[in-house]
Amino acid sequence: MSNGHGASEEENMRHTRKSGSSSSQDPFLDERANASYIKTSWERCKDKHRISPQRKVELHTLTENEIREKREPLEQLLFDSAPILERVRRIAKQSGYSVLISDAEGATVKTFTDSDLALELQSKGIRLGTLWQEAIVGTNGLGTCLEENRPVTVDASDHYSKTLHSFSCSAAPLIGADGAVLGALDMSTFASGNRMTQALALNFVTETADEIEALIFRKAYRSQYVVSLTDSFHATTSLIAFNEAGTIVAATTPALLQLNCRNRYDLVGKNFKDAFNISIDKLTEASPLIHRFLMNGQEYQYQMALNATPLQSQPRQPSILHSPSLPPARSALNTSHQKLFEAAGEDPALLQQAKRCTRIIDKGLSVLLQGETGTGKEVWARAIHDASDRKNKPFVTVNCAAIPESLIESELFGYGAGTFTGGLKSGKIGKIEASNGGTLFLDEIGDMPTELQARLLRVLAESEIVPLGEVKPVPVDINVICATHRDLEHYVSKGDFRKDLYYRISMFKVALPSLKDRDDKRHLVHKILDGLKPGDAPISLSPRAEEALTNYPWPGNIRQLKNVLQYAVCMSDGERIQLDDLPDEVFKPCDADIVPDLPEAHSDHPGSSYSSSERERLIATLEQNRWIVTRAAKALGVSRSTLHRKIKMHGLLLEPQES
Ligand SMILES: Nc1ncnc2c1ncn2[C@@H]1O[C@H](COP(=O)(O)OP(=O)(O)OP(=O)(O)O)[C@@H](O)[C@H]1O
Repeated sequence: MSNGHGASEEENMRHTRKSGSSSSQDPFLDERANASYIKTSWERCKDKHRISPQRKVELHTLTENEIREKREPLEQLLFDSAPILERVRRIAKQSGYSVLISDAEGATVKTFTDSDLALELQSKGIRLGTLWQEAIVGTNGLGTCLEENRPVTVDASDHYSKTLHSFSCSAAPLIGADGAVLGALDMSTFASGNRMTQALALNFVTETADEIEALIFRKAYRSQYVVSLTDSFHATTSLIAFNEAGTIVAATTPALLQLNCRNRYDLVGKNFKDAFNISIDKLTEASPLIHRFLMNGQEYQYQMALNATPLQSQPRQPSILHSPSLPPARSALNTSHQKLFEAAGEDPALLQQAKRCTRIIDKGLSVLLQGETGTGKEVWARAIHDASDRKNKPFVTVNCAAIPESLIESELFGYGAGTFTGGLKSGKIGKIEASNGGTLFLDEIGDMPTELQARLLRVLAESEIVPLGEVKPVPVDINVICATHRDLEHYVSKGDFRKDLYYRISMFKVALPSLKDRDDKRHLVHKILDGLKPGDAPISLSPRAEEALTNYPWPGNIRQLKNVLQYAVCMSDGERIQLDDLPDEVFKPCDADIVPDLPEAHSDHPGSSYSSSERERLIATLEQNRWIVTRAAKALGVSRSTLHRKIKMHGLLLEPQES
């Protein structure tokens, strides 16, 4: 699996988080033993990034929009791990640290700067929006952690550039349920000369990152069997998931390290019984149990505990079960198609579309996903990618509506060194090149400026790009999936979208229905609700609340349903959601709702009375949410790009935001 930095899975796993079985259990000694990464990083800075240690580092800070854009993929992780992060925040405050969370490319997307030193650290660059890529600033906590894909401490003169010698930073990668690096967690302070303190910070960020990984893992695999391996040192972050057929589908980093696996596939894909020499029945009968087993010639003894029966989705409706037009049962399907069928839920028409979709995967046909905002277009795009031969290569999203028109070109094509004043000195790789070998998901393709449509068409036809300011073409091998909420054929007939590009991107079309038109609303409600309470007993719904949820028209579709359920879980007593735990728009559905996708005629005429009531609602919601678009979009049940579009349409100016 790629970590987005070109390191292979094997290389990644070799960089152990802790020192595995050879660990001294002494954070200070372990940290020193691993410090060879500083040497490797310095060599990279000199030979690969060609940075001089004497050069004064210029920290690049992202704009508000760029920060929002980069934080989006981490929103779910931040939401799920909020209680853990709150603890980190408290400890950092007491001990004089700033906490930074970056995306996988080293952009700081979230900070906790409550300690006494925080303001001073902030003024020196330890703040929201700073880019910590090693290629830009040299050896540093976040950048080197991501480059090496392991926890690191970079203290004082460990930093490559003298400009950063006053800092001491410890960072650990944040790993998703499928093993992909999602970002990194860092604790930084002023260097004090006390390496022991920093070794403790390293231990703390590592254990926290493990805890977050385990939380995400349990949630992602809650419908599978999950076994935890426990010994006196490792609590419950060492997890292994396997499916009903007994095939191991995933494992957390601590589990892989504990078992000295060189890479994920030393375990994933194997049969659980064969790998651990224990039958699932035995484990089910006596869980937990102390089990001794041999793996790769080494003997281990761990306490193994199996989760309670995996959470099953709601039983199927008998009428659906017996429908002769349905595709075969999911268990009989290729497991790589599982996510696609999960996205289709239990809606017969969608299941048919999913089945047709499986036939075109890896056949070189472009896919166009059409549907209103929040209907799951990105979920489908990811599911198609995951079902393809490209699944271990990057999946890169570009939201053509969320990027200012003037930046789309450089975002897509990248630019060479020194092309722009204010651009990165080393140049920037574009999203097309970043998705090489994998999938490029062009969301809101209908918003792509016409001049760029011609360039995109050329890329698709010639499979090469020329970054801005460069002359040499770069070959690319990408699968493009496009999505839109617009009627693109209508746009083509009006001359607003190129006909040739339309045919090139829409060889296979998937129409995603609005939530109100889906036949499996009840199933979706329960499925999403189950996903909101990882590890805990599932929360139930009172019949009246369930009825209100299934009868509501859901203008913001599945996204709105998910937000409403998140709200209701918080409002409930933790066991059962009652009718009055639902937000007003569902509880009292007569309230005027924002309509996420206005008919085109209205969008072009913001002065109509319909639009003016929408404008008022927009302003009120934005005000309530301190003009933080992500929060306002959540409250309205629309995507950020839809909200940005509407803000633009109604001529509302955005004020600066804080994280
Ligand atoms: N089948 C599904 N089951 C559970 N959750 C889903 C499903 N489909 C979508 N979601 C959730 O709904 C939300 C919106 O999904 P997604 O971003 O894919 O929609 P979209 O159509 O791409 O929206 P937009 O056009 O606004 O970008 C996400 O939080 C996603 O996880």
